[in-house]
Amino acid sequence: MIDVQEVTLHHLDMKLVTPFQSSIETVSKRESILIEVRNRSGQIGWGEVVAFSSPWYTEETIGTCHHMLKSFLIPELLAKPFQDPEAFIDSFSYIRRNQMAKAAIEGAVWDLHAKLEEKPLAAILGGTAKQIDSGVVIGLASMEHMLETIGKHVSDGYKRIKIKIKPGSDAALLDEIRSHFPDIPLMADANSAYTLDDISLLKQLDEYNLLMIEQPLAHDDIIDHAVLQSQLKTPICLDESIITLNDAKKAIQLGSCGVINIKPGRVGGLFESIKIHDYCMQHNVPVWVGGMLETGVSRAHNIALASLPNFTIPGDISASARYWEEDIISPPVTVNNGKIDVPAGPGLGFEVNRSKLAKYCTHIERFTK
Ligand SMILES: O=C(O)CCC(=O)c1ccccc1C(=O)O
Ligand SMILES: [Mg+2]
Repeated sequence: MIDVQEVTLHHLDMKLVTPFQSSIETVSKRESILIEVRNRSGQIGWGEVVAFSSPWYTEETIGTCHHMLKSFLIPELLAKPFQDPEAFIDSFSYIRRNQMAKAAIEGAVWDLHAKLEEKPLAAILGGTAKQIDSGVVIGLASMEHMLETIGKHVSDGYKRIKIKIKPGSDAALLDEIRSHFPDIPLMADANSAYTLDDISLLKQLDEYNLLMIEQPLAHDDIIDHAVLQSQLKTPICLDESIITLNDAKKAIQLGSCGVINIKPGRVGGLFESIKIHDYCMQHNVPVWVGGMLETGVSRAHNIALASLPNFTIPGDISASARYWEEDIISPPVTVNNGKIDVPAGPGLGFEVNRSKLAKYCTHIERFTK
């Protein structure tokens, strides 16, 4: 029984170890909100708002999530006890979209639920893997910096390298990377930087033996992606375009992609993530877990999710040290020989370190029954 008595919002302001540049935005300062839910007997669950400060990736922001949590989602959670996380999800199913706000509070409820069941979150979600493969992302940078960073990550053991691309920083860059690293598992993410007018350029990218090309076209498109996929050998992976299970169904039926990147924040939570995972598995579409430059709390949720069987491609779940001088969880996430251990303890299997949390916390808000 989920009977939450108190919800605490911890507003954080952290700094990435290196600024992260995509085709649209450079992120260096990372605001987030950690959600702590507590039941009558003092058991705790943690969730994280992964929206950014501005609406460049999806339409949500830290501010819109805060509004949704305060005005709708937290009151819903405090209103009555729920049999399980699904019952809580049903209670706010009337709310349209706002996926990252929903995912954040749902994540906290899943952690609490797993702790009450005394099981690892991974097992509660249906995960079986004891370890997951780790991939890493390199933001847009000079050729020199990219080559050096790729070399470092390959020797660190990362199982897959993803680079960001945009018009003017694509084919020539990949050509140079392939001349130094002919065989590494490599892919490119455009964050919607192209249109069908660029089709001849995009077809050129077939030459570089990429695992996939992520979200080349508009963030809200699946039609043009189907046209592009029919002319490309390289599988397209959809990220921004997939917000719900229904989107995944339509994209697969249309042939818009061969792979889907699942981020719990983008699709409205772990429950919807599992539904997309299951549907993709039935349709032989491999999936992987994406990243949001998040703290250890959301990373821990992602690790649990990635232990499900159709996560056959290394995702964007890298070591804590890749993002933060110090993460706010103990122990931090570490990668050994390109693998991350799925924790065996109850719930997330990582503790939130209160003294580190206090260092990055700008303010706290508390809501009680
Ligand atoms: O390492 C990570 O956390 C993910 C890096 C990444 O590619 C990304 C980071 C922020 C927003 C969107 C994306 C993306 O997958 O498009
Ligand atoms: Mg992406």
